Amino acid sequence: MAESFVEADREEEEAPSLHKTAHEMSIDGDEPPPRYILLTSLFSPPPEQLHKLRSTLSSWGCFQGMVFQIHTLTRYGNVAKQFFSLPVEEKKKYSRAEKDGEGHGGDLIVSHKQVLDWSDRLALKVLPEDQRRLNLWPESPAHFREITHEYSLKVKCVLDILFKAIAKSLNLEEDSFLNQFGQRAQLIARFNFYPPCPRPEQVLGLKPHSDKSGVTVLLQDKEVEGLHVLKDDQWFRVPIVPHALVVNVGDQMQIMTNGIIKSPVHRAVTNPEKLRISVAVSNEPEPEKEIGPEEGLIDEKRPRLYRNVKNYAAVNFECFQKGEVAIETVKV
Ligand SMILES: O=C(O)CCC(=O)C(=O)O
Ligand SMILES: [Fe+2]
Repeated sequence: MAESFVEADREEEEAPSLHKTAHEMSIDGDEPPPRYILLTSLFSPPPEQLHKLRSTLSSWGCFQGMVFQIHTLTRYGNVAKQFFSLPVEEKKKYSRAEKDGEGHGGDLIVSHKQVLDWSDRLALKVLPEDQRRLNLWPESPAHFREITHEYSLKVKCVLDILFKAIAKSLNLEEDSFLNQFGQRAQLIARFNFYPPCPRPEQVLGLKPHSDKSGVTVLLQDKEVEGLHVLKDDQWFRVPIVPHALVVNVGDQMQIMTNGIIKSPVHRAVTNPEKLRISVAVSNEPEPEKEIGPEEGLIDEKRPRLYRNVKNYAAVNFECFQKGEVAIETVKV
């Protein structure tokens, strides 16, 4: 069941294998669902694994996988939680300037009609290293910088493995996507903080969106659920799988794969009692590099769906201001 890694909102629609333990699945001879896949097995994946990766990403556009040692992931989550629990005055040292994408704060406000997200976030460019704006990198908690540095390098390795595996699953040269992103591709970390909300049904922690990135690797809160993915007009809860990362395809991979793999719309909801934290790390191509559908994925049966585009992050921001859906505007 390649697609059973997220739980349907409604009880009766839950995929049956989610009710089983690993032992029960083993007795029944079931294939491990994608939420059990070790990302490291994508190093030299067998054909079945590639097939599964492709079918999961073209139907859901996301999956959960385990990759890091447990204590490593716990450290990353904890440091984010510690930052958000600092006194307001301390966090203000890292405030985002009005029109800046980096720093700590709420939504970037582009119109007075805009509905705002019930969340604060800290956004930092973490790679290339020489583009870091260290004045926005918290000095407290003590190991924030060191841990964020370490985590960015690890996520970069995961992404490299993943992009090669996706390319192979589509019968492309393994470096096809990595070449499009370029040697100096960027990595952006977003530390999301969703405080408890007394009226969770009236707000969203994060409004429905698709990521503008190539791919986003998300470390979910280890105790509080909140991420939902839209598929076939229905919202699915993404369950917490301890010590796993959520891999979420962004718009730029949908463009590069000529629409074969999907950038899913997702949202985050809030909780009346509990705060929630997540850490999203996304990659972006070098801003001056044009990206577009791989030639090997264009043919008579699947004509080119998207034009080539440079600095999609800027296109996305412009669309956000106008209330347009960015990926629609780059269709041919
Ligand atoms: O907090 C989450 O689970 C989702 C975060 C997210 O979608 C994002 O940062 O783009
Ligand atoms: Fe997102």
